[in-house]
Amino acid sequence: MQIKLELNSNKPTNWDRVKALFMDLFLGGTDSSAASIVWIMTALMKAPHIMKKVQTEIRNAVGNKAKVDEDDLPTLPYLKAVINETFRLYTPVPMLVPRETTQKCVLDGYEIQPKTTVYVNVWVITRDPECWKTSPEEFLPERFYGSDMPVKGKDFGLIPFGSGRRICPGMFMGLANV
Ligand code: HEM
Repeated sequence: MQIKLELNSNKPTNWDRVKALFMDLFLGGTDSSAASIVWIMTALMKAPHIMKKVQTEIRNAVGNKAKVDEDDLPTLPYLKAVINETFRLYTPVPMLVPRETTQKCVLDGYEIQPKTTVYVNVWVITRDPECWKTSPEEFLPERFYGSDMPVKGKDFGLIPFGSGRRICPGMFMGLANV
């Protein structure tokens, strides 16, 4: 680990940096996945008819097997729609990681000076009626059923893992966990 860090950086590595990295991974990797799962269960408990649909889909796909394997996931499009809809309505990291501008820029008519801290309010974006035309405040997994809208930072309407150079490095692990 230390060798890898030193090779990739011109700064000398020390234990503080290694500890900070592990803390980053630990905090980033536990709370966000846990929060996503809690919100999925909360949304399903509030909508028993949707819970029933997911249970039926899983039961039909996996039969009497005791647990769902990763290989079963492609056969569970409704479950995927439920996960995406939860990422939309109850986005786990609502303000992303703050950014600092490196140069002056104009955004939607607003002039932003260099070295300004900028927050991306994902919570508002994912409830914006201009982007989400059908009842944006409602939990409706059907809006994602059969849709190939990506959650991986390519469509700015839905960015539960952020986007760009600072996108969540644990995205695939997070998706697999959830
Ligand atoms: C469902 C699960 C997860 C969600 C929703 C999530 C979401 C996010 C978001 C929104 C960011 C900020 C990205 C940005 O500002 O553009 C982030 C950053 C980060 N995530 Fe995740 N994450 C998840 C799982 C994980 C896992 C499993 C790990 C590691 C094992 C992880 C490690 C990190 C780290 C280290 C950062 C900081 C990256 C940086 O500052 O450049 N995340 N995550």
